[in-house]
Amino acid sequence: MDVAEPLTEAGAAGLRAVTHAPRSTLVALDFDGTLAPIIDDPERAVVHPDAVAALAELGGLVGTIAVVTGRPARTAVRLGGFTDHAGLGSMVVLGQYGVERWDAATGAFDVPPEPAEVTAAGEELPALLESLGLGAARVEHKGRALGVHTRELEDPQQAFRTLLTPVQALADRHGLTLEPGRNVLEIRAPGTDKGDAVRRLVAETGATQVVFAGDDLGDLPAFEAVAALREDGLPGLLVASASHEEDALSDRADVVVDGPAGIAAWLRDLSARIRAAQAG
Ligand SMILES: O=P(O)(O)OC[C@H]1O[C@H](O[C@H]2O[C@H](CO)[C@@H](O)[C@H](O)[C@H]2O)[C@H](O)[C@@H](O)[C@@H]1O
Repeated sequence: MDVAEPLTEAGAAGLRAVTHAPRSTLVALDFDGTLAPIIDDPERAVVHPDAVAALAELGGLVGTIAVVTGRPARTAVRLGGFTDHAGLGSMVVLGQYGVERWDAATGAFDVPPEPAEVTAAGEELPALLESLGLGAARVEHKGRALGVHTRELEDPQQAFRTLLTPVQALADRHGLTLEPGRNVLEIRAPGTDKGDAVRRLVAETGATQVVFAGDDLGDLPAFEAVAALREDGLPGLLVASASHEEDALSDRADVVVDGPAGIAAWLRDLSARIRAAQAG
């Protein structure tokens, strides 16, 4: 597979900074659609096998590998298979848009309790779905959030459109945020997004350059955060995992690759470039 060169000068500068100083680089990635191929059943969406190996190789070269996801941290770690990889010994997983955390170094999870508003919205959700003739929609209970999935319904796009206004109203009634994604409407507790999560990681790790890879609308705040950091002088590189379902990130990305397989190839290429720079 050919590996894409950065399309922008800012991206090329970001890549040069990464290869020049890998040990002070933060590489942060989204989970679903970026590391894990999109499938019907969210419970079975495991990371692309090439991507785990590529992450582990890169983890031995850069300062920090982080996954920043809408998934609960425990789910991402389980589906990701991130334990037991030598190169991922200092990996961080930030779940639920940055509220939850897992550190590979300690194996510890930090998971705040489920907000009462999410519990209350979850109790109303089945009756709402039934009233719309969409009782068959899959509901993912994530603790701080509820995902209403339409992918497995007969007409996923139509069901998504039907749900949008009533689910937004449900979220509003409970002071929650609606986060639309790929055939999913997520009702979640407000207060943080992936942009906040990336900025926190940069500050915490002292990264002198940052890479972020994503595929969906929930990744836009992280793209915006990296763009803002670049304006402040911190080099960055934005990678879009493109799909026929969502292309909101492609126009803003420095590198566009074809789904999780493309991400895996790009991560391997990044490791090769770092090794080449180290060799002289
Ligand atoms: O932030 P992410 O890691 O991208 O998580 C976003 C949502 O991803 C999951 O849903 C998506 O992937 C499923 C499995 O491939 C797919 O069936 C679904 O249609 C996609 O929207 C996850 O289930 C959600 O909880 C995440 O918020």
